[in-house]
Amino acid sequence: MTPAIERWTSDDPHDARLARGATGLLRTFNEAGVLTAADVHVARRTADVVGEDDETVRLAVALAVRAVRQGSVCVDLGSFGDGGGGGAVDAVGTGGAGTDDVPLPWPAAGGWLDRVAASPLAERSVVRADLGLLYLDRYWREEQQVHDDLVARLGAPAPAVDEPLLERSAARLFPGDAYAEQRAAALSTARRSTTVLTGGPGRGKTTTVAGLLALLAEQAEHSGGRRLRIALAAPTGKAAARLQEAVADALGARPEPGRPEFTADDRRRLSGLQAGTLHRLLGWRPGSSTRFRHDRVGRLPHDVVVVDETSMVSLTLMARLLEAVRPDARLVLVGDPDQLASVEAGAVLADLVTGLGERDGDVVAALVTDHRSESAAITRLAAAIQGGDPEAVLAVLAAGDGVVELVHPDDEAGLTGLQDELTRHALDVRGLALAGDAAGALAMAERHRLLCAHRAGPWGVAHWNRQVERWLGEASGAYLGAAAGAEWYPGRPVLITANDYGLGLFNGDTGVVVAEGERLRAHVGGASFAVSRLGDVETLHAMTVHKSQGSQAETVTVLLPDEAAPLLTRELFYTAVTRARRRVRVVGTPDAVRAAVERRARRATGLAARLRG
Ligand SMILES: Nc1ncnc2c1ncn2[C@@H]1O[C@H](COP(=O)(O)OP(=O)(O)OP(=O)(O)O)[C@@H](O)[C@H]1O
Repeated sequence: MTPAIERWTSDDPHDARLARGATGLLRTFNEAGVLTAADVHVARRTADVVGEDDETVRLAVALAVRAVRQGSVCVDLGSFGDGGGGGAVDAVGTGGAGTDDVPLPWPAAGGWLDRVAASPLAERSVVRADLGLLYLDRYWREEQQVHDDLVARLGAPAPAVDEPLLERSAARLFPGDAYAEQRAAALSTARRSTTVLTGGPGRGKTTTVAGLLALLAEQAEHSGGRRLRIALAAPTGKAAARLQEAVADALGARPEPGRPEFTADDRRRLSGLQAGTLHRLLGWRPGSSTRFRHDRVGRLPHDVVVVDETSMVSLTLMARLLEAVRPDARLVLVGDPDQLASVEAGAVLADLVTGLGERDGDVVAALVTDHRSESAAITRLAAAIQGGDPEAVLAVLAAGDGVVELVHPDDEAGLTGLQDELTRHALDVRGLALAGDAAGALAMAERHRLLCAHRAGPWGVAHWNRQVERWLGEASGAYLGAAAGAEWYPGRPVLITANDYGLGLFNGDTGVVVAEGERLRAHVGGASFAVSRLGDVETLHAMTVHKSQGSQAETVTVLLPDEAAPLLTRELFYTAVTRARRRVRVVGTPDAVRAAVERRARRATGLAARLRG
């Protein structure tokens, strides 16, 4: 059975995705909404340069470009077509059409990749055929490099540790049975140079990292060496701030029987620990988003590099990180492999867990015990989503214990309840912002998060931002929001959408606009700015699930789109639900829930297979 292929649809003959002047198969697949103009353009240009006129080869290159655009690293040509019989096409584009099966003239799968491999495009290394997959050269090289660097790290001698001291301190920092799982993970991590530490929310990852760092800092001091140089990093500023706070909380927690005991010496050794973004750690270079100051030649000075939220790290960023970490430094990659993968191409964390896990099980330390009992229903919901059983998910949602609930989009009372809660929340943020209480407004803004799968459409971020602004405006007797000609207003929650190294702001940072006398200032990431200085910023009454990665809120409302939406996947649903600490409201039909649980966000990559060896 041929899997349906996602395509865009449009009634507009001037749609920018239509490639002017395309011919042959490229034209057919462009007009069918499988390829965009950009895919066609790259394929045509590269093929023209080397004089490749085999249409099936051109189509293969365009599909490789398309694959990267959609988050894959490569494309499996064998997955298309039906041995040449033509494949079904699933129409799901902006035109909002439903499912429509259109046969397409797919080249016969047998021999297609071989033809590409024998073409001048492969000879000139524009594309690579490897592992039965087709890559654009850059991604093949990055995947190969990530594999080589990881394998080299695994083959290097284990770092020296003082075992008796390690065991003694581990018993202090991870006491008794309650911390046995984390103790084992920390000990294993301390004894190796590379570890992937996995676990869902509340599984004690940060607690493990804090204890591990204390263990390693103590080892460094006792071996007579200098102070341990530690890098704590995350893909977004928000996630980095959360990591830093959580580690600081763990280190500073009041001693209690049965709890980790951090001594004054531990705190001294780890004093001044700061977390930052991965981009900042690697050293941003003006004019390049894929090359950094630290690389294979100018390695990072750190002895230990801990990366949190690794699921958000793309293949390119992982390649840059691995080449920058000293071969003898410890690398600890922390994350939840069940979450959505990076926005850019790759599914690195999931690949590492499968690939490295099969190669050497000890590399992956999995934390599975849930330590947040107050949100057990959220844990049950997340587990049911992971388990892939839609009826189990619906049963958890129906149990109605006040922690998780499902609101049908036709349930007027339910939607009125949602409107009331969103309005009250926005009013609370605004009240604090009007009073000049920045810390209060920021904390309040974090209490509820409205998450959407899409940016556009009736269940998208843009619509719901306008909606909440309208409700807030009505409730507060003011015209608020860009639609009402008042883009900036006290209580406007904001999301930074691009890195601004000058201002020290990062894509994904969140904040709120606060009144200071007559003026408005945006408080973001511990600093405040005149609102006129912020360029790339969006309103944050609602946000996409993708953007919410690396952050959490007390209550989360997830708006599920129509079941046909291809973005609606198990990974998206799981990520959305696990943003909540205390309460989750899912707005959607039971069919949307079923579709979300059953559809996987599959990405084509060869990394897991490469690592398996
Ligand atoms: N072994 C344990 N026994 C009891 N409580 C624990 C244990 N480990 C962690 N906790 C507590 O559980 C909560 C979650 O732990 P932690 O923050 O380390 O998890 P996490 O995996 O980093 O979670 P998240 O990714 O959601 O932030 C914290 O309040 C922590 O103090």
